[in-house]
Amino acid sequence: MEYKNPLGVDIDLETGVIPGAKKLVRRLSDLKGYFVDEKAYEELLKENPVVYEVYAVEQEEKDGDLNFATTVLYPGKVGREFFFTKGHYHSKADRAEIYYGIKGKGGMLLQTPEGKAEWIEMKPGTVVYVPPYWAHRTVNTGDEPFIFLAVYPADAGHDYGSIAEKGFSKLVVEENGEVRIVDNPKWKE
Ligand SMILES: O=P(O)(O)OC[C@H]1O[C@H](O)[C@H](O)[C@@H](O)[C@@H]1O
Ligand SMILES: [Fe+2]
Repeated sequence: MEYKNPLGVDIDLETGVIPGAKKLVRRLSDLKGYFVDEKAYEELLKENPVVYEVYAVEQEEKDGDLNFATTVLYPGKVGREFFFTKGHYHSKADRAEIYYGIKGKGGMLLQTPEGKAEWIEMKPGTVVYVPPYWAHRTVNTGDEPFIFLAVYPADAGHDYGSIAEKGFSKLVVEENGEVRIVDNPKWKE
């Protein structure tokens, strides 16, 4: 039997960086079609800011193993909508996931394939359990980077298709200085 080596790494709790992890950068241009306000999107695209970065430590896609990743989600808005991650179902849809808030303020939007949505606020120390079959997207509702850790089965995979096409049934927006969860006018079942 060949055994893998155990691993301990220290997350930088200020920056979210995991030493030695694979870094992924998503700019606004990678999120075309995701925000409802297309005019505001085109306007901000001139700057094309980084929306989030992911530091991932991933294993081969085998059942039983685990991946983990931090995400640094920057503050910002497109129109009234707060910056968010793309959001996905798992390719193996019955795979669950755990998130843990490290820094900043935000939340997670979750949704079943039928479009039933839930919003869970997150701050440092919040644990979110993402059950099997739920799509999940994180949102930064604050004015500093929102940083969190995620732990997920190595064979879960990312299924972006339906969210990229239809989005979530709810939007997370700012209204009169407050965070509001509102119906997505472009949502189609
Ligand atoms: O893949 P996105 O929906 O853009 O979310 C960004 C990332 O967030 C977390 O770190 C998850 O653990 C990753 O699996 C995911 O890739
Ligand atoms: Fe996931």
